Amino acid sequence: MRVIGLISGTSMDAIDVAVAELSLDGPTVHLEPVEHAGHPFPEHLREQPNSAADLCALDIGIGRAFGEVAARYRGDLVASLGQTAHHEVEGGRCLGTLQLGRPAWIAEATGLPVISDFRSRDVAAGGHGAPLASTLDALWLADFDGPATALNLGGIANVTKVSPEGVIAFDTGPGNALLDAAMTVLTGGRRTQDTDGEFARRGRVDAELLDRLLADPYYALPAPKSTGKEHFNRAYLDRVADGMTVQAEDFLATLTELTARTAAAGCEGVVIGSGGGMRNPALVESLRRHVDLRPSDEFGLPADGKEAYLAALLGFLTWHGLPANVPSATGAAGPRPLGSITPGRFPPRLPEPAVTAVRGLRIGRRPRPWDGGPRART
Ligand SMILES: Nc1ncnc2c1ncn2[C@@H]1O[C@H](COP(=O)(O)OP(=O)(O)OP(=O)(O)O)[C@@H](O)[C@H]1O
Ligand SMILES: CC(=O)N[C@H]1[C@@H]2OC[C@@H](O2)[C@@H](O)[C@@H]1O[C@H](C)C(=O)O
Repeated sequence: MRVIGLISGTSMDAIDVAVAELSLDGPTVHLEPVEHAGHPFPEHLREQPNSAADLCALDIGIGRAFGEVAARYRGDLVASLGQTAHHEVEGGRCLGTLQLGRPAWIAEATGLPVISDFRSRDVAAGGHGAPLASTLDALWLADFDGPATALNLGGIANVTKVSPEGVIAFDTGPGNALLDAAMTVLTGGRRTQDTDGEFARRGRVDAELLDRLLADPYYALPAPKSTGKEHFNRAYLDRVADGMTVQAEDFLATLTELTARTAAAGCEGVVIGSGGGMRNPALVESLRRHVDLRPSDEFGLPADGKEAYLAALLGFLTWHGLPANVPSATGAAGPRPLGSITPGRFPPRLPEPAVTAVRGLRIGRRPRPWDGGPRART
């Protein structure tokens, strides 16, 4: 079946969409990437809500924007990870998480059934509801030769380590979140990202600032763990750098080193990178000083589209009655089907639940029966 995956990540720079052809073959899921793209995230939806009325408008506005994007593509099902409005973590536990983008508006725009709110069920089962990339990565890297780590450098960076000891996943800390925040402050809002690592490459790491940043207790917490811009934000930078005078370029070089070091500390074996941070050569160079980093494109999944393909995979699993979380990765009490289903134009007709547990993920075009060419007559 063809699934349209949607997400706007913590950077709020785009509504990412991916269309995947997905099928089950016993314990293996086949995922054929069809296309992916990023559509502009409407400016007015970046405001922080201050009241229930604001929150209501934002939820609907994002749902409407997602619906408009999804309606440009053809598929059988929409799976939306939405936009995280708030992720409440206290004492190492996730207490709740709020994903916006009302699915009814997506169903109305597309006529398709929509699966959304994937994180809540995992949180209700005691997990962090993140990183759900662990579901894709655990299946994808199950047969990898040796230990491997999938690293996503979004606003927040997260890893999934797959080795004979099992699957471990967690947010390592900031991906681009602090880099974006620093650029916005240091340029008075004229620039919102250190494009191509231009500032960082001209600067030098400030040892005192780096020490202060590395002293954050989050890095020493055991997995499973998750974080967000509730913690790593502009006010956080103000607090940490309080009383210091650091040149803009040095500030960016230091934050780039922080991001690379803390991400690398969570990695083992070959590191398969994705997310917008892979477009930042300063960050990639810093990471390569610590780990063997390869773009996920080399393994068949585009670095820009991986999270939208993840959404499509999660929707596909739920549609087939399969668990879509990895308990060792999120900390949930057990495997759970994730998400809520909103019917489309027609009454929902779900397939019979799959009976075979899924153990692997193949990326790429699934061989068709006719691929061998016309059968020779004998
Ligand atoms: N050319 C570039 N140079 C530097 N940074 C870049 C470049 N292109 C993208 N980025 C960074 O990547 C970020 C977006 O990455 P991405 O879309 O993976 O994040 P996200 O999906 O919003 O976040 P998350 O994965 O945390 O939800 C931008 O905010 C920016 O900081
Ligand atoms: C609560 C939440 O939205 N978490 C996001 C965020 O952005 C990156 C990182 O932090 C990751 O844990 C997660 O998103 C991706 C898609 C995930 O669940 O894998």
